[in-house]
Amino acid sequence: MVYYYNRRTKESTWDLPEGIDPRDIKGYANNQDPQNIDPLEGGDGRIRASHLLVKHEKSRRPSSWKEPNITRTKDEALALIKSYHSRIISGEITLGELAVTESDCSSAKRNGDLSYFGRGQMQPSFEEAAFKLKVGELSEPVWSDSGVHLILRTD
Ligand SMILES: N=C(N)NCCC[C@H](NC(=O)[C@@H]1CCC/C1=C/[C@H](COP(=O)(O)O)NC=O)C(N)=O
Repeated sequence: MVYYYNRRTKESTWDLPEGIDPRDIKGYANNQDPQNIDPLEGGDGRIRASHLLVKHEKSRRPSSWKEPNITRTKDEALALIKSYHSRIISGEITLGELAVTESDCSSAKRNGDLSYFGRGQMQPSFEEAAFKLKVGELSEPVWSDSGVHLILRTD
């Protein structure tokens, strides 16, 4: 039997909470053994976000799946990320779609998804910006030692 605990409301139940699609519950989707199904994710101070990262020559690791040796300047990286920001807010394309081809992070292959993370996991500037976002909100350009990011909070 599977037991559901909603960390956000602190409710527990044997029945699948109203309106929850079992496929959205971690572990359920790949038919893991029931007792291994994690309770509903999130709600315990963690958030989920996707990002699009553009690195530059002074990035902590100026290399990516896209480009083994990244030489663009910080200004060029910012210009690129601003053009991406405009295209996303105009509705032309989503961050996830753009990340697949343009993000210098390995999460590009997951549409930029970083999955759930809590405080203390990401670089401080990234964490601060991400935790300020409402669900569904897109950040302005955010600098970290990795480069410059656009962040979309997804949960
Ligand atoms: N918990 C999850 N999902 N993975 C561990 C993340 C570790 C964390 N990473 C970051 O803070 C950068 C900025 C936001 C995303 C991120 C991704 C970096 C960017 O690329 P890099 O500068 O490393 O080459 N690639 C992976 O780590 C850190 N404390 O360094």
